[in-house]
Amino acid sequence: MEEKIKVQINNLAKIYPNGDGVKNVNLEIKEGEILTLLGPSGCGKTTILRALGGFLDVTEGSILINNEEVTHLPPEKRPTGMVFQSYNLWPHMTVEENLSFGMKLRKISKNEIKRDIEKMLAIMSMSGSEKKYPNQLSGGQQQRIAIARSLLLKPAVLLMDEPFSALDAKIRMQMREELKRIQAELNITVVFVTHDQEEAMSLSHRIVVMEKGLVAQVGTPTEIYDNPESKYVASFIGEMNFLELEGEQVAFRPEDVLICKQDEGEHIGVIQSVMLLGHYASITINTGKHLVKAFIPRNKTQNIQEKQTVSFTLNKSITYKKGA
Ligand SMILES: Nc1ncnc2c1ncn2[C@@H]1O[C@H](COP(=O)(O)OP(=O)(O)OP(=O)(O)O)[C@@H](O)[C@H]1O
Repeated sequence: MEEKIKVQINNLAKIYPNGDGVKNVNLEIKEGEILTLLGPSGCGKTTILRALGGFLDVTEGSILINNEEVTHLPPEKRPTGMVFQSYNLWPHMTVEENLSFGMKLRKISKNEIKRDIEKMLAIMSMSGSEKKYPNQLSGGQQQRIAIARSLLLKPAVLLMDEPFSALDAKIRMQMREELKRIQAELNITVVFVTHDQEEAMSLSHRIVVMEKGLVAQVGTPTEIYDNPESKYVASFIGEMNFLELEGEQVAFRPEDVLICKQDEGEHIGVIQSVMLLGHYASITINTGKHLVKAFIPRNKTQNIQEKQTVSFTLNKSITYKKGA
């Protein structure tokens, strides 16, 4: 089956009066995918999301949703829903009232509203919370209700701006799982913004890595982890070692360092520290010029000690020209 393109962003630019912003953004978002905009603070993630939602005037380019141009439509005329970091539920309204508000404005019948809310609360694992007020719910539960409120209006695309960053680590992980489940169940298209690479890796079908207002790379989590196209992407996603060798930069992951017998390896160094981290150990090797991090399976750590000279090879590495 051919994949349907849900959102098309063509040559988008948004330049603020001070010269900051984003430019040359070209993206196709497929129906039923979670696409994550990832990058450090200020790289332009929120700007793209807000452009999709209609919350700002773009400087250049166009946005199509379901093949229809929406570039100059206000938020309420777009088939998008937005979920923010702060849940933005109305504190004086019950869950049911919060959820039904937008549906009533759309003149949906009472029976349909009731039925849809019941169904949605079940999907969100929140059945029975209709009469509760937001302050009687945990942060994670409030965010579920905020997501439910957006989804009840059946947006073509759900836009999520760091929706889990106010939650504590454990709930955050749970919410990732939940979002993936709900997204698959309803086959919704999601554009998700985060600066947390682990979050992006764990929940996205594809990731857009941003760098200073530009798209640095687009790919599946595996593509981006295994084949980062630039040094920037390589150092931003996961842990990466860099060795400078003959004018080139050789990049490799800690799990791709293989400790060898005596001097059989390509590189030599002295073990500076050994840290046991459950099923593996994290080892720092000082080559004299660089500190190299290596992850070694626990069963291979018996003969490894601090201050010992070791040699190592690289299972896999990527070479970048200087300045790339
Ligand atoms: N209203 C504005 N006026 C002027 N400059 C702005 C405005 N909004 C954002 N910027 C600038 O545009 C750039 C991109 O900002 P944006 O908020 O999109 O980044 P971000 O990646 O979402 O960052 P964060 O993770 O901190 O939210 C930044 O340099 C920011 O300072």
